Amino acid sequence: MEVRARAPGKIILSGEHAVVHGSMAVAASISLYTSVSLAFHSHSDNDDTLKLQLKDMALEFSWPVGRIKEAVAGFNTAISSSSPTSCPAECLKSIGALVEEQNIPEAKIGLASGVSAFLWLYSCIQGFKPATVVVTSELPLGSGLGSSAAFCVALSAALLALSDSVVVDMVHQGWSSFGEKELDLLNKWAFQGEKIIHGKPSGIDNTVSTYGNTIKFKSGSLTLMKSNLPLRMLITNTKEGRNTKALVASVSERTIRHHDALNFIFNAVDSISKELSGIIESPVSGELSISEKEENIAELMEMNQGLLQSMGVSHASIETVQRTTLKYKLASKLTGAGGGGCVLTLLPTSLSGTIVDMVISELESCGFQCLIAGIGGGGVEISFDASP
Ligand SMILES: Nc1ncnc2c1ncn2[C@@H]1O[C@H](COP(=O)(O)OP(=O)(O)OP(=O)(O)O)[C@@H](O)[C@H]1O
Ligand SMILES: C[C@@](O)(CCO)CC(=O)[O-]
Ligand SMILES: [Mg+2]
Repeated sequence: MEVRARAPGKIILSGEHAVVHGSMAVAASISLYTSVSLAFHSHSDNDDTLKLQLKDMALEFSWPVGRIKEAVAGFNTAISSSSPTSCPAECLKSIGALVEEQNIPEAKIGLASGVSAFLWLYSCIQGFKPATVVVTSELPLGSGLGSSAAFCVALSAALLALSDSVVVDMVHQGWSSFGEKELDLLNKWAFQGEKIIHGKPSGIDNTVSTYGNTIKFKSGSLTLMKSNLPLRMLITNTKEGRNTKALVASVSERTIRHHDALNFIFNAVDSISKELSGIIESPVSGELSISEKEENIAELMEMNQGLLQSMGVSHASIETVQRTTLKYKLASKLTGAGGGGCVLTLLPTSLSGTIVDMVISELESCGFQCLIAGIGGGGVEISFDASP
């Protein structure tokens, strides 16, 4: 029996970073997925290792399960798969040593935190059973589209689907979703994985990857939104590498240095997110036409980008995208942690295909990569394959 889970990436329409400090943020899932498959080894395989294959990177890691037990058992034997628990600092150290042994190539060393999250989630939810876990992703890693959260959500889903804590319909053919209780449990486990990768996540990325749709998120709690305005966004990947953990920490350090100023900024972002969500949810037959709503959203995105710049998380490449799109009177803002990564540009409904093509070709001539993805689709799903 093999289980496969897939979880979507996300865009943040407003409120990244400020959400870590208690402001509201608005996010939506995108139709790009990370998939995780899990198959236990049978006795006849005579293989007592846990294998992790990262297919897109052509990397495979492998540990005898006894070694994982030695490193982790002292910390997690009292943990049940139904009680999501943080990885203690001491345990993270011993997991770190197991990851280091795998000699991840220096250019891909950012993967180490993802592999550590894998070992924690696997050993807490499945214990020390020999298995092969295969990961593939359509999301660029470390680019603001929530690759870390999609990885943790898909992994938690696959692990829980074959655990005692979750009852799922294994006979169903094709993709199926989880019940409310199961979604809540896997979202909490994914958050524990995100903590290993991000340091201090707000929880918005794993939540939108779990539940899909367009969501409002504030102080750890989620509201699913009824979107009455289908938004079209161009996503531009500047390909400038960055790391969410370091950027979140840098905003926290700036907040310590300039407490009052940053708190005003966070409050302004909170107001932007409230206004933005109000526009998205407002009835189609309301006072404003679609183009007026889009103009308001463009202005809110522009203001949010200015505030993100004040938090110190913009980047020259992001500002190049902003300047380029402004030539076509289009508003852009960074999405996710910033410092490079991806930028969103609102494409109003009335914008012609010819202009969209011109913007894309100008952005691509700067060396950036553009994509248009579906926004606000479903969240995590699983499927079973009973064949040997
Ligand atoms: N498919 C994957 N396989 C293994 N590790 C992954 C995978 N996807 C993400 N990760 C882990 O997550 C890290 C990237 O996470 P990071 O939070 O920095 O960026 P992001 O999630 O893509 O962007 P953001 O958090 O801004 O939305 C990678 O370096 C790796 O450790
Ligand atoms: C930068 C941040 O706000 C969003 C990253 O996608 C971090 C978080 O909320 O965990
Ligand atoms: Mg992330």
